[in-house]
Amino acid sequence: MKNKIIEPRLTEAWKSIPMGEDITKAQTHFANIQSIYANPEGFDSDTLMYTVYATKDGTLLWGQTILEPVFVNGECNMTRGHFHVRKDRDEYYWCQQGEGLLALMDESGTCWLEKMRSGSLHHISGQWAHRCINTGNTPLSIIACWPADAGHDYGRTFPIRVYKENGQILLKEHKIMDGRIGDKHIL
Ligand SMILES: O=P(O)(O)OC[C@H]1O[C@](O)(CO)[C@@H](O)[C@@H]1O
Repeated sequence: MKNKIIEPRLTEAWKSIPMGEDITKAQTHFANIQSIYANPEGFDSDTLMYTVYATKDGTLLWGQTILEPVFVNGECNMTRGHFHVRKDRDEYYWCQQGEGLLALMDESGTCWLEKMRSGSLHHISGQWAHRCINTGNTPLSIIACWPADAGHDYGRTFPIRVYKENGQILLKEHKIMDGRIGDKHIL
């Protein structure tokens, strides 16, 4: 190896998908994720929602998530969203292509949204839950880098829903009222 120059594993990382034996590929179809949507009625359970490619070795992982431009009865396609089990494990997102929103939520349940567009970089504190939402009409592709031991905690629900109606983004507050889930229009 000494004094030997080798090729990087990806030469056009800004536009290509990671491939190879040490890359995992996981596809999420609507059937796997329908419970996160306000109104899953009548939506085709075989629809591909998102694909995650990720490295699996080492202490720092690298991955790419591609969310399809899909709307579930008006609600924008989104990842399941999670906290890290280890709160001292931060993460970086870089939006490679498309447009969307990064939903962030702190421990108190306060939620806010950061705009994502081609080239935007997002630092995610290890204390914030994170979810990607595709608000565009093209695939939303996000590169992520996170510590392998961060862990995924899916135990909490985000309080904001994102819809697209007549080309306009609408936010709705998502609340449990009298034991039933209700949506209140907030923007
Ligand atoms: O598991 P979820 O919440 O659907 O999110 C998938 C996301 O998680 C990660 O695997 C790591 O945080 C991201 O690469 C990807 O966007």
